[in-house]
Amino acid sequence: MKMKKLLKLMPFYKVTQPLSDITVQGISMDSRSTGPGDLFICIHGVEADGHEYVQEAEAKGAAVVMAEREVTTSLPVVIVNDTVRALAMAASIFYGFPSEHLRVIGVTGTNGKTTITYLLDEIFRNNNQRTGMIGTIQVSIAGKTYPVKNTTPDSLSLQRYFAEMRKAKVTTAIMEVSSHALDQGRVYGCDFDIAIFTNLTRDHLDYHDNFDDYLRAKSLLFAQLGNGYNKGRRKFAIINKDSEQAKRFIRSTSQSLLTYGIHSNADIMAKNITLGETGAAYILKTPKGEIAINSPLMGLFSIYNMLAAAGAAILSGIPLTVIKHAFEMTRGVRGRFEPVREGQEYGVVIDYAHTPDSLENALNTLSEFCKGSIYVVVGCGGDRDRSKRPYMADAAMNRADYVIFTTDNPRSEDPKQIFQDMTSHLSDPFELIEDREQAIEHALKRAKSGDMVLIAGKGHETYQEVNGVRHHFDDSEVAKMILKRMKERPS
Ligand SMILES: CC(=O)N[C@H]1[C@@H](OP(=O)(O)OP(=O)(O)OC[C@H]2O[C@@H](n3ccc(=O)[nH]c3=O)[C@H](O)[C@@H]2O)O[C@H](CO)[C@@H](O)[C@@H]1O[C@H](C)C(=O)N[C@@H](C)C(=O)N[C@H](CCC(=O)O)C(=O)O
Ligand SMILES: Nc1ncnc2c1ncn2[C@@H]1O[C@H](COP(=O)(O)OP(=O)(O)OP(=O)(O)O)[C@@H](O)[C@H]1O
Ligand SMILES: N[C@H](CCC[C@H](N)C(=O)O)C(=O)O
Ligand SMILES: [Mg+2]
Repeated sequence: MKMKKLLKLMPFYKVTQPLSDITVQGISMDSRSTGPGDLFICIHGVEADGHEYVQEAEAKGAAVVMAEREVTTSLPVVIVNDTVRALAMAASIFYGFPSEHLRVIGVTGTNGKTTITYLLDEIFRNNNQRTGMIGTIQVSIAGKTYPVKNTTPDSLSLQRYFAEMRKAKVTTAIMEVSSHALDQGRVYGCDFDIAIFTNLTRDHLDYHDNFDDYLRAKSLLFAQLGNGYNKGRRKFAIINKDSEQAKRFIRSTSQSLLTYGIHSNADIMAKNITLGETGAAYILKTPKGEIAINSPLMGLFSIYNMLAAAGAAILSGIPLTVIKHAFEMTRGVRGRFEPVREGQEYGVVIDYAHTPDSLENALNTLSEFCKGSIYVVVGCGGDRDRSKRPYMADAAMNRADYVIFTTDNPRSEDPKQIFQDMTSHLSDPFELIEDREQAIEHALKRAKSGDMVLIAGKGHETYQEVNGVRHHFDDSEVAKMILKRMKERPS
């Protein structure tokens, strides 16, 4: 693409030398992967500053540089006010505004994003539509999957994924939008059609200055709704009206609104709810009529996720019968309230609860039908929100009968410090077993018929990250192995 064409839509910029007729082969934001003929865009990040890597990019063959200030290079430099916005805009132009040609559904909130995207994927596929999904577990484009580093990718990768979706004849892109992504402009230039808000509770206060800053970042998805180039289509915000923060989110958008809830009077509601050990039954009440749902997904929080997904599906013209089929046939998401059954006499559940609210919800759900005692095995990640640690411990102590604290990706931190942060205020008894496998084994060996064991925090993860090294570790695999061993060699 001609550099001049790329710059056509950039409102303000200046160049250090004439661009003549430069053709850009690609866009790069990382000197390590810059290729010949690339436009290298310097991003001042959280850890590093791309302006310091211009020479490396030049050595790799970059043709032109975009920066926020003058940099030492023999290449022409395009100077803009904000390279983060410019990167998103350039990527969008380079790939032909792919998000305009897709129905894009974005899901934000502290908990439930991954689950809702998977539910939506099942609904759309049941309706014979091709989907693309971007989120915590992976990127999947018409069935082809890619591993991910982030829940929401940087704007350059995002636009590339959208372009690939178009090529694969995908009609709907369903993606998780994290608060980090919103704060770092990773979704600038992305033309969302539907934005969903799940809930907002304590998390990521290592990154955001305070809860209000976290809320402000999340609400950007709604404030930016309709800001894309395609102003023709009607945009919708889908908001959980039962959330304490619902009003703030509703106020942040000028687009059309659809609400959902259980306690508040909302557009989409669940009535006559029955929660049990095998799932949730309820009447789904919508502007398109009512339908009875009998889903294998457990817990009240799962109903909220289904209501949000139903809202987006209805706005996309999908019939209630298709939505019902998806909710009833779903096998759930890996590591989200996933039962482990190896013939043992008690229940074992793997769940990705890694915030105080989700841990509380998961334990509450178990306590609704557990006839015996509840065991929980849980830890807190290192190099992540330190302030949530005592609250995680409280959620475990308040709702479980036996608590075993253990490691969950200590990363560069000393696990002892993490335990100290979690437990220094506690007076009631708990156990502390640093080795996660031993902690799980301890719980599984003690549980009796009628008890429930919740192994929380890692869900689908297949690693334990210690000092920058990821060791293979899979809660589900470990629990199965221990249960099998116990069956073969009962003690
Ligand atoms: C703290 C944080 O959010 N960091 C994210 C951020 O990195 P950063 O700003 O520090 O950027 P950087 O990679 O150090 O460098 C800045 C620039 O210099 C360039 N560079 C750097 C080094 C070099 O040799 N050459 C070079 O050109 C980089 O390519 C980049 O353009 O931008 C990167 C690109 O988008 C992200 O991959 C990275 O996520 C890191 C890996 C991360 O762990 N982030 C977590 C906290 C996160 O974002 N989590 C949320 C989900 C949270 C949730 O569960 O809700 C997510 O969306 O994943
Ligand atoms: N609607 C909800 N409300 C509260 N807790 C929920 C809800 N949905 C799921 N959870 C809990 O949160 C955990 C994570 O769910 P999920 O992966 O869907 O959320 P997420 O928002 O994608 O999380 P992350 O930000 O880590 O990617 C689940 O394992 C469950 O314990
Ligand atoms: N997306 C979350 C995942 C946390 C999962 C938990 N296992 C941990 O490592 O802390 C985060 O990056 O904060
Ligand atoms: Mg997720």
